[in-house]
Amino acid sequence: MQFFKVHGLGNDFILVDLVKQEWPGGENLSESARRLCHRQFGIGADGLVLLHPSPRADVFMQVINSDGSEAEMCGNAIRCVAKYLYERGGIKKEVMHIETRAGVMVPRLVLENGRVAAVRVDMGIPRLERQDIPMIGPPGSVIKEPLVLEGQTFHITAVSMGNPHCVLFVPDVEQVDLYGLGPKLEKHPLFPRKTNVEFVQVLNRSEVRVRVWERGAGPTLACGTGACATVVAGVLNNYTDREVKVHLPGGTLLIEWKEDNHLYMTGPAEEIFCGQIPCS
Ligand SMILES: N[C@@H](CCC[C@H](N)C(=O)O)C(=O)O
Repeated sequence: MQFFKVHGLGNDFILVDLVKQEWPGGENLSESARRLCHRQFGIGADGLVLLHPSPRADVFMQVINSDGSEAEMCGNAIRCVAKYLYERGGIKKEVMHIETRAGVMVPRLVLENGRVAAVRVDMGIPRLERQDIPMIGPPGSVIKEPLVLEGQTFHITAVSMGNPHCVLFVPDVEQVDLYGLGPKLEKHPLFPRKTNVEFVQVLNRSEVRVRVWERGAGPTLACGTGACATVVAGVLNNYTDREVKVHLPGGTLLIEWKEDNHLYMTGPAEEIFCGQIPCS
């Protein structure tokens, strides 16, 4: 089975095109994702991305985290998929439609001399109702809400970009105990489907620095849906404007929350190598 190793700002994926080839039987997808994404015993990646035929879009993108859980959406992966479809998948369109578990997203390629220099994705609209995150509690949105963890009070803003995000503003992201707090917030009982966690330092109204603990993958170098959720939370808390450069450990994404309520994410996508997975 052929695969491509791809990344968006260091958030890396194993991409398998199941429009062109069949997934071998036997092991279930969750087990395969855990095995293939393992950093020592596998190819190594934050997630497995499978492309399937779609009746309503150019392709259906399925995202499985490195722990085997399935995610509704992935911002960095969708840019990589758009680049792959244009360069290798035979879809020579500047604007594509990619179906995800969170709905159909619309990437637009930024082409320079026929090559994909960047991808700008219409990431759809954020959802803020607590039940849509999903998060336990009374109806309404969750903006700067106190959350007590091991005797310490944090203030969280919850945003769904199809997948759940818990955003916390901090004075200095470098001082955050990411490995201690990240997994505890990810699995906090308030979030029945767990959550991605973003620690955000506001540099000014148009620039923020973010460290991410991803649901099902742990610390990653970047998170596209997380960058979108960060800007929504920044606007709702009146810390940022609607157009923000989000600096992540792996690089920078430009996020725009437009008046039509849609979020647009612009960033790079890279192919690292391709290879064969033996089908045994
Ligand atoms: N890195 C991604 C998000 C991947 C899914 C996430 N771990 C989840 O379970 O929701 C991104 O770039 O958006």
